[in-house]
Amino acid sequence: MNSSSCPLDRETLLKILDHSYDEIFVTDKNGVTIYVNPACQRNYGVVPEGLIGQTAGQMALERYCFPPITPIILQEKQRVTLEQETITGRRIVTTAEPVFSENGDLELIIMNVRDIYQINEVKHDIAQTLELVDKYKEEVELLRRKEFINHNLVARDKAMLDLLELVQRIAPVESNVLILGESGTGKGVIAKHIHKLSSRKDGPFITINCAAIPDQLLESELFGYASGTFTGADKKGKIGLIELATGGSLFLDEIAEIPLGLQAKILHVIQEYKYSPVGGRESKSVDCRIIAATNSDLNEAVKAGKFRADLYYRLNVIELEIPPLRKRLGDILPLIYFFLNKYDKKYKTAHQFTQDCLDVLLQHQWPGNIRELEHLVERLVITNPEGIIKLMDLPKSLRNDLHGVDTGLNIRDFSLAGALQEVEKNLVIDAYKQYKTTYKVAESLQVSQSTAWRLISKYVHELP
Ligand SMILES: Nc1ncnc2c1ncn2[C@@H]1O[C@H](COP(=O)(O)OP(=O)(O)OP(=O)(O)O)[C@@H](O)[C@H]1O
Repeated sequence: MNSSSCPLDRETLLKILDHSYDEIFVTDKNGVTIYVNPACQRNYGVVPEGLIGQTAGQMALERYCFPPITPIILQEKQRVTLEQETITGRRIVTTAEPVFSENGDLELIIMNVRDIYQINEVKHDIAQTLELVDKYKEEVELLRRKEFINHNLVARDKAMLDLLELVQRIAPVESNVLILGESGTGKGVIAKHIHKLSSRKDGPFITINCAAIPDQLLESELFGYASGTFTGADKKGKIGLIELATGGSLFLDEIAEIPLGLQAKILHVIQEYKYSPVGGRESKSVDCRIIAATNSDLNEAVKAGKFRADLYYRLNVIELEIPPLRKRLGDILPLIYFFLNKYDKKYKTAHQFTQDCLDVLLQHQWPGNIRELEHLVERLVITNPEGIIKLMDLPKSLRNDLHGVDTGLNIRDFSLAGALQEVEKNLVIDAYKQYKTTYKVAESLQVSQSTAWRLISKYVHELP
């Protein structure tokens, strides 16, 4: 902005200069002081009027400040910064800027003067800020170690955050934990998280999927066997997973699948902290925390005589129930992007979702929970070379989520409820046609986004 377009009048400009904390010192082309603001008093112990009209030479002689800067700039005709000492014993840093007329003649020299003490203070402040930043970094690091900042665990929904808070409280306690939840909700992830937050975090985390191992083998896998126990087996015997987990945690996944006979032995382990390898006489001590998980209803299994009640009560000293994904809608979007980033990184690709595609993913029921979501995103990343994942790229079953939900509405239904539903349907269809995304539909109808998904899946039979 040049002076002719400056909206400030002379009085305001002077006010700004006069109240500037830093000293502003202006000389003409001959080094004669034409303006200095009141800040000069701090530096030279004189009021501005005492300096106006003085030449650089006079000021140098009176050692107002030393070494003098004006002679340098008169000669160099370019910006100079110099450290000086003033008559009042202050150390200052002066930057002198020459101002030239249109035809290149020196017109003015404008000097900005700042107290070194203050600069040091600023340095100190910066140092303190940096210290704070370091401290903050440490705290974040601590949080990362202590709390839910875990690179493999995404949680934003309140239901999940509440659960993680509970996990944080129970993790350091040695008691056994039973994790419940539908398949693919992340029971294994939570078990590992508990281990990492516990005092056993530096020990091993051993997982055994009790459903995946035939009953006859399960016992020897868990407890190991003594030498010479089985023909054809390793002559030296075999270490069991319980022993491998020494100093760490043993995660018994799908615990409901353990046969009744073995349940008694596991109960013994939990009660006595002792066991004997298969075919062996010696008794070994147990030094691991047991974390168990199941997607079955153990209460029902107990009632049906398939699971020992005493083992159930021993295992569920602390019971954690992981909600299914459809009950933690706030986690869906972060998980979609978590897996998109994960697989884009793995396959060295870069993908985006269209909004309508995201809308369908957001309102899907996810019966296979996070595992289903993860597999779908990986598949979409692999099968879409273009980089844009569109609605049509989704499996038909998912796209159908938006179709054909029978509303049960009879158009000839003239009851109040029927009429209200008809109005609701028209509003939702119109809003969806206009805005296409649940977010905007929610905004236009002034309902929550989850209500918008529900209404869209209820009324929108035909995709545009
Ligand atoms: N909160 C989460 N954040 C990121 N990834 C997750 C989360 N929860 C689960 N996953 C991922 O989802 C998949 C299934 O998780 P996991 O195996 O822990 O589920 P599960 O409940 O133990 O399943 P199952 O009952 O079949 O044993 C894994 O690949 C896991 O890494």
